[in-house]
Amino acid sequence: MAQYARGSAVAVIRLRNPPVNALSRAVLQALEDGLKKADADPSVKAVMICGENGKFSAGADIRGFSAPKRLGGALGPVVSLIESSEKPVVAAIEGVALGGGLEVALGCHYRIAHVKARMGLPEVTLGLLPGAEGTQRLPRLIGVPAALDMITTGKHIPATEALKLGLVDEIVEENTIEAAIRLANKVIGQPLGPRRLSLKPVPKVPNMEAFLDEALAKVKRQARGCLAPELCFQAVRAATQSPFADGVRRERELFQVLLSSGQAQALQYAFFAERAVRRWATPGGASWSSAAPQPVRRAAVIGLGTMGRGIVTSLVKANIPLVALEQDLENLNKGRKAVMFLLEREAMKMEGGAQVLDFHNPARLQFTVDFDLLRDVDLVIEAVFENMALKKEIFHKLSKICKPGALLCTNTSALNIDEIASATNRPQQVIGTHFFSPAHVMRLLEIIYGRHTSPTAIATAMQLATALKKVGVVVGNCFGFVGNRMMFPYVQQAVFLLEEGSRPDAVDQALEDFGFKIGPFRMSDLAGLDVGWRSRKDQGLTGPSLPAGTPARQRRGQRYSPLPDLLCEHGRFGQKTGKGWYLYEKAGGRTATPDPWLLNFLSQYRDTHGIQTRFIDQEEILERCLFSLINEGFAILAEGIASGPEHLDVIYINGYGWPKHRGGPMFYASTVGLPRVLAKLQKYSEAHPDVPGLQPSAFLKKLAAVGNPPLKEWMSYLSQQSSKL
Ligand SMILES: CC/C=C/CC(=O)SCCNC(=O)CCNC(=O)[C@H](O)C(C)(C)COP(=O)(O)OP(=O)(O)OC[C@H]1O[C@@H](n2cnc3c(N)ncnc32)[C@H](O)[C@@H]1OP(=O)(O)O
Repeated sequence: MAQYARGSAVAVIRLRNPPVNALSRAVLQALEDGLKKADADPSVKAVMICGENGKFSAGADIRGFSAPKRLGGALGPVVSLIESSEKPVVAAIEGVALGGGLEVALGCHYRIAHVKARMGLPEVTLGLLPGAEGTQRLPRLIGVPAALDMITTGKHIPATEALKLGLVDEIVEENTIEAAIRLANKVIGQPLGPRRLSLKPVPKVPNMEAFLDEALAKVKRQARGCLAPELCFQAVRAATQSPFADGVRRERELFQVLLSSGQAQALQYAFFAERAVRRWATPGGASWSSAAPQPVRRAAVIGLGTMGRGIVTSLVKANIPLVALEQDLENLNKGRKAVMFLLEREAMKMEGGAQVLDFHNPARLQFTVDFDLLRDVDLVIEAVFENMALKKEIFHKLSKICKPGALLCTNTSALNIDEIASATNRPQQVIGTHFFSPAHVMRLLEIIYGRHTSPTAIATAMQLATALKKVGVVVGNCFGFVGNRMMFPYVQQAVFLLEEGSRPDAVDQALEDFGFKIGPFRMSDLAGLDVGWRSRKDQGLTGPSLPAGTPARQRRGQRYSPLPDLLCEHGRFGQKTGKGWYLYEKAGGRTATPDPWLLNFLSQYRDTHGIQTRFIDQEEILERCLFSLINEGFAILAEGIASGPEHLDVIYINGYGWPKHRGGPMFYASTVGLPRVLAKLQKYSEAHPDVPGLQPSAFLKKLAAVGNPPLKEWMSYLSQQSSKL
């Protein structure tokens, strides 16, 4: 838990709680005991605190937050105990010092860090604030602007930056522990008053109030409904206004508010969900624990459109040598120019810049139109546009050219992986890798296994996700997979709401107030309405292949809205054409304003189809859009397309702008209560019986009937008979 050892004059306390030395109650107790022992031993002249296995500490044990008061209460007094020690205490920071871990270090009189260590107060990302006096000590040490930045964003900073900020006294490249013991010996007998942060004044900022007002406005803008950043701000502001003890009291009050908020629970759930999805499994019995990935020494990307360019950039950033292929020289040159632009921009953001990325070296990034250069790559990512015939043609070619072990990935958002795999002689090595745009920025990688995909292929794709610093989520093969399949009923409801009387800006506003980064109509304008139009034409839902006499608002016996098709027929593709659901200042413009033309068009449309316009309130907008999406999630779980609700939530948080502080759609459903979700769906489906997306899924009904069990128990109610596993 925490090992106490006395060498010469310096006692060593080593935090020990693998894998990250989280500060559980037992660790804190042992730390306190060690400090008291050192204090009582006259031969001890100084103390050094470090962590086992090259990590200082990742902070409070998040799993212990279910017994919150006791854990929160315990850490602050231990930090005070460290600071009030009459013997100098030195923190030796290796690996990470995060959250409560950094607060322990702030209680120490000196901090020395390894050059590769990272530090931060990421509590805000868990819906909390640094509740062990960190909001009061950090501004005293590094000043209000830097402390506010760290505390309200939760970012981790490297040791080099920590040194510049004055967060650590020294950084070392070799043995941190030895250097810390040397420092401890050196400072024995020196006055400790100036080293006690609680006694220091908060450094002044010219015009502090104006600075704080501006900072608060920024925090609010970025928080979008998340409480923690603003309460973090308030705690730091208290440090600028009150003596240390009063600031600590304020910090504790605010901490309790956050701790009991549903948002903290949602964010902590999201933290563990992201880790849980790494332990993937398929209904066929393949799993992370038995499948070994194969190495990817060289890769290839086919297609340098928007997606391909982002994927190439991602691979270069991950230091994976690759070949980028286009169908002809004109497209190759266009793609190369765009990739180089992205890479230059990425390099500017990185320490070491272009030298680190090394993208001018043809041995690491080669552009070609020659398929033969793909002979010896270990992995290919095809990223051409969504057309089954084209994809099959490419995969057929790949299976003839690529070496036998090469993994063949298709970047598709909806197409059938099995059908693509059928064009090859190695369906076990074909897998879907659904990137999200922009592919070098978005964290999600949906990984889709087909009927024949091997466990090795899945493990390799998951390893690729990690190498690209993405969150890989393994799912089964169905139209739209998990993310887009859940998105269809959501978008469908949004359009139906327009038919019935709402406006694009009202629907977007309701969902953005809920916390989405962007509402469905703004999103559709951004992505381009023509993308969905093409897909609907391919599905025979609109366009020349639609049988004559098909009712305008019905397809295959179900309600259908032709509104998006009609907009496309008017050349309104969204931002790229300067008009879509909104009007933009110019083609390619980004400022959306409600368009009188569209409102008039909607009103004519309703008249034509005899639809009575009615006022639709925010509650109905939210319930119809969100509950239909959640309903599809239950159907997906029942079909075994995803192995747990966490998978759906991680996908939605990382790929679809779902507000993280609401934990993901399935977690949100659990907080609303499944009987309520069910009752609302029943109500809306009675009003709209021709909309299957509103008819409650059997699995949702079952969970509501068995008494609304907690989310972690849901999958145990899925009997073998009712699933397709
Ligand atoms: C008054 C009290 C106030 C307290 C405030 C706090 O201290 S709150 C906690 C603040 N700390 C954090 O937010 C850090 C969270 N952890 C991380 O960011 C990362 O885990 C890491 C430390 C950067 C390490 O990342 P890496 O990718 O190397 O490993 P994993 O993320 O997979 O973590 C390994 C396992 O450790 C578990 N874990 C990590 N941190 C904690 C923690 N603070 N408490 C409990 N458990 C933690 C993590 O869940 C992994 O476990 P698995 O079982 O393998 O999933």
